Amino acid sequence: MGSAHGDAGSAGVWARTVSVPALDLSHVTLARGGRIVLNDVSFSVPKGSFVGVLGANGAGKTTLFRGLLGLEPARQGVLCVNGAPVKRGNSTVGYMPQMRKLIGGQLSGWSMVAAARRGQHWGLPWCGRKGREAVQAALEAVDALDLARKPVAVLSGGQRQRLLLAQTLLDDPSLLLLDEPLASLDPARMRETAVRIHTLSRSRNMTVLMSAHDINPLLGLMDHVLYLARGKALLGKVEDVLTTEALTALYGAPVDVVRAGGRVFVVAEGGGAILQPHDCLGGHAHA
Ligand SMILES: Nc1ncnc2c1ncn2[C@@H]1O[C@H](COP(=O)(O)OP(=O)(O)OP(=O)(O)O)[C@@H](O)[C@H]1O
Repeated sequence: MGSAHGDAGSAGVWARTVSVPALDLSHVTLARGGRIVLNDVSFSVPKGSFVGVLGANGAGKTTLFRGLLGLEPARQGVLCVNGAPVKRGNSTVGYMPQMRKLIGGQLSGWSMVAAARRGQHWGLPWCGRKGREAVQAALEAVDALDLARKPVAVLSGGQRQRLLLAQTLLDDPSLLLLDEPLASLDPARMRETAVRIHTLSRSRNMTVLMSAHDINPLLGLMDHVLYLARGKALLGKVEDVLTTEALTALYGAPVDVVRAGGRVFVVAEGGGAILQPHDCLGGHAHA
């Protein structure tokens, strides 16, 4: 377990991977509001991987995504996407932010997706044939063609999530950063959405980093888990990272990983109650 890259037990992955990694972070320190959030973090993610990003409130999941989007400059170290240093406005990176305000009362699903198309210089994005085809393909990819004509205002949370996901696919990204795409969905929809994203990742060889507060909807889908705590990051296979030993070392305090009924829970020692990963060690809310 563990390597110079903070990678837990993924030697097999390295042996298989001959291409440039989708993500490569080398001794990266990221801060927000003058406070260091990730400190000297290094890890690499092979192309096409489906990665669950876990950590307590304030652990730095959004900060990491912002760093990968070039929105948060590193205080030190280098972040590379597909072999090149990160830059703002990289159309090969799709992003679904965490705070998603619903736009447009009577805007149709089709228009909502179309409005997110990038790189438009002349006129409305959905006027050209290419634009229309891209919107159509994105809606099809998330099984949302039936939502195209409906006003977004009348859609359920899960249906809106599908449209938001379609938006991120418009530019055919090779890397997708999804900040809590399962938030506010019921358990069945959580799993359904996770499976949909996993299928997209596989069919397009698209690397996906998806943050979540409950690992259980992602079980059996993830190639790797990236666990953030105390400014550090641990990347590896689920069975290597989600262990009492690994997380106790990461947190620097006793943590139990409990498996029950096919589910995984992370429990703070002496806490009594079984807690979800995000509530581990007190469930402090910083954001
Ligand atoms: N706009 C901001 N200005 C200053 N500090 C911020 C800002 N946004 C976040 N922070 C701080 O940065 C730290 C990391 O926050 P971040 O949002 O990256 O965590 P997170 O893991 O995504 O949390 P959550 O699970 O609650 O979404 C926290 O301490 C938070 O208070």
